[in-house]
Amino acid sequence: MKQVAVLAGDGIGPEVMAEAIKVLAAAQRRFGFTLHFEYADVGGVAIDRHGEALPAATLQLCEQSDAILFGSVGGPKWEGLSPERQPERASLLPLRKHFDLFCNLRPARVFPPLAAACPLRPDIVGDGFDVLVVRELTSDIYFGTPKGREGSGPEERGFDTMSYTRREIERISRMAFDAARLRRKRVTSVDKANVLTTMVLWREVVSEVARDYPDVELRHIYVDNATMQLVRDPHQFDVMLCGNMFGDIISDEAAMLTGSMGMLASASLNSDKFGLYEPAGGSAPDIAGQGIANPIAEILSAAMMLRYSFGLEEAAAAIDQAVEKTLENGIRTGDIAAGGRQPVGTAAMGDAIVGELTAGS
Ligand SMILES: NC(=O)C1=CN([C@@H]2O[C@H](COP(=O)(O)OP(=O)(O)OC[C@H]3O[C@@H](n4cnc5c(N)ncnc54)[C@H](O)[C@@H]3O)[C@@H](O)[C@H]2O)C=CC1
Ligand SMILES: CC(C)CC(=O)C(=O)O
Ligand SMILES: [Mg+2]
Repeated sequence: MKQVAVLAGDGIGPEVMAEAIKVLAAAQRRFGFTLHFEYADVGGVAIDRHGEALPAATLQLCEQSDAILFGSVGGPKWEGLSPERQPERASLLPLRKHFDLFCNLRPARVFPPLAAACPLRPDIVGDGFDVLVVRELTSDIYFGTPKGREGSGPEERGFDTMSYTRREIERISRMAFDAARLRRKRVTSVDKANVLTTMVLWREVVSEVARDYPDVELRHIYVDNATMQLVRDPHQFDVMLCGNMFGDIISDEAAMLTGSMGMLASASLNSDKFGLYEPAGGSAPDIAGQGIANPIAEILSAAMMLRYSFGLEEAAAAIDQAVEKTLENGIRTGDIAAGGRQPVGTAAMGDAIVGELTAGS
């Protein structure tokens, strides 16, 4: 039996996690597999209860599990702590590093029934688009050293280091090219090689890797242009290969193009296909505790877990379809609501998806 470490975290994390667990329970009944869920504290809630954002017991549970299903961490309550103790930096980033989860897949697909929720003009959206952001997740300026603050007064300085090794660029590039082979065979590598030396190396290594994939078209684009092109014509992109920081930014933009931050799922994988699965968005303090968050990103993340960690493609695809069918039926949380119909809450959206999943059996 496979074990899943369930780390719901802060803000809307526990609210959307409850719906993902409901959907996984329904998938188990329909497809006859069994997962064992073990819960642990992470993030701000772990600081409150145990004095640290990633307690040893939580890390140990993750090590003993076959996958991690993650909610979100952080929020105003912990913003006053010193940076190295804050939930995001003291739990999520160390988890990514500890398990070497270098490959972050963020699929941004406009579900046809949600085309109207996309903030772009209908003539730009057309019949929808489908972009896969492949983001490097364990290096770059988020992890590079030295990092810190020094001095005082007007000359006080804060500094971070952007750095990539050839090996790090090569392995994420291969993931992007492999993914493109299963899609429309186009990789756009996002960099800033006109200014940053790190990104000159990035461009060089990506081009070298591309020689092993003659069937995949490679294009290089500067990150500022990429953010603009994504809203001008998202159809031009298939796989967007990004470093950690540019991928963080581009994937929020891509998420919103699909209708809401609450729609974008993600998988963070290492080379053994061990994975952490989480929504691309954060703890949404502005709506937390109200029962109105969109649980779809967490539910689609759970589907990615079935697909990538457990090889349960049929169950994963059934969850994707149940989400699509629910949206076709006009059921919407407030973030994706279109005029007229009353939006539903988090739990009602989860129930509707469970209903579709069960009806499909
Ligand atoms: N992976 C993680 O745990 C992440 C944590 N964070 C943390 O979360 C906190 C809030 O960060 P923000 O910059 O405000 O980003 P955020 O992604 O939490 O929220 C941005 C906007 O998107 C909306 N939103 C996000 N998820 C939603 C959902 N499921 N349904 C409906 N609306 C949704 C929020 O209401 C808000 O208006 C911060 O402490 C931040 O550091 C931010 C990003 C990722
Ligand atoms: C702690 C942050 C790097 C989280 C985030 O914004 C993300 O993973 O998208
Ligand atoms: Mg982000």
